Amino acid sequence: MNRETKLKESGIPLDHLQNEDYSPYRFFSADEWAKFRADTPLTLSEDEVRRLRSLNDPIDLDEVRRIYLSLSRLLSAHVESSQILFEQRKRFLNLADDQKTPFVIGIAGSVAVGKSTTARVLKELLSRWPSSPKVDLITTDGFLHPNAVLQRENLMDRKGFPQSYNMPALLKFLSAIKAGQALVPAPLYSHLTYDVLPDQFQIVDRPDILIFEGINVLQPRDLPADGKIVPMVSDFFDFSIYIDAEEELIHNWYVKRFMDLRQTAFKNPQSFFNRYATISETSARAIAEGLWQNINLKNLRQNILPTRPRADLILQKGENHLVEKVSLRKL
Ligand SMILES: Nc1ncnc2c1ncn2[C@@H]1O[C@H](COP(=O)(O)OP(=O)(O)OP(=O)(O)O)[C@@H](O)[C@H]1O
Ligand SMILES: CC(C)(CO)[C@@H](O)C(=O)NCCC(=O)O
Repeated sequence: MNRETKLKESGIPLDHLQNEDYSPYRFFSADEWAKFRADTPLTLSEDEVRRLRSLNDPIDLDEVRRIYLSLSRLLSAHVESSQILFEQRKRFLNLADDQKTPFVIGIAGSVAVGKSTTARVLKELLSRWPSSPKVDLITTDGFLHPNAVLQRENLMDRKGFPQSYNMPALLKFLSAIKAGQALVPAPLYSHLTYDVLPDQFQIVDRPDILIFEGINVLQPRDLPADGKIVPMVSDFFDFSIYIDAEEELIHNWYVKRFMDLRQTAFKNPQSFFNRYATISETSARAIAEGLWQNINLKNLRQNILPTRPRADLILQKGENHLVEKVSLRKL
């Protein structure tokens, strides 16, 4: 009898994410998770609240206190242990001066699930810990092929799929970061022009932490046919987070964001979506539905959700983006 049949017959659920006894994860309700910050004097100062508000993110401050403070405390414990390990290795190897490399956190999840928002909040919270004053944030959007290339390759309706990224450039960037290099350029993407910004870069200069956010960060890659030795993105991560929610919720958030952008960014004549600012609401909604169904939902099912079990931590969101469950990998 094979293992799967045995498991079925024993009544053990095959979905390992659901049963703690057979899962590599521990599960916490939002309230249980919130308690993990209770024994530290971890509150938000007026100044921090102001800084978080100035990010213009809709995130609720109670939610920051409830979920993201505990998370930043856990991450900071990981950062501190890796710094101690680094010092011990330096002594072990008898090195006088070794280059400390950034602690890299990967954030994965669907389009519109809230990766950028979470990443910005974590950047603010993590930079207040003494061990990590300098936190940089990079999104994988900058590593998309330019529209000219996507058009030539007939990939415009596959933006965000694995083949739409310049993987060699992305891996070269992460290798340079993890090699401890100074002044590493990361290409930039504009959601306004819907394209990579030619010759514009964000320079990453040896931060304590690099947050690397994008739909594709936990994806494995095909083994090269020519036997070349190649890493995959997550090889460079010290910790990874997957932001999760029911398809239908993410769908609603995507369409809502699109409809909200019609009142703001799309009105800019430079916006790639400018034409959708003036069409009727019904037609605009149909466009958003089409983009979701034909591109982003397909990508979620085929290429993003299957990477969820690779994350160290999964944040499960419900209505209004409120986190309902936290799954943390057992060490
Ligand atoms: N914690 C939150 N509370 C309330 N609204 C949120 C929260 N997080 C994200 N949102 C809203 O949900 C939408 C998607 O969020 P965001 O742009 O951060 O997603 P994303 O995963 O980075 O998307 P993309 O991959 O398209 O860049 C936005 O309209 C954002 O304002
Ligand atoms: C740039 C990505 C792939 C990821 O952020 C996404 O925002 C996107 O543009 N998806 C393609 C379909 C769409 O326009 O929603």
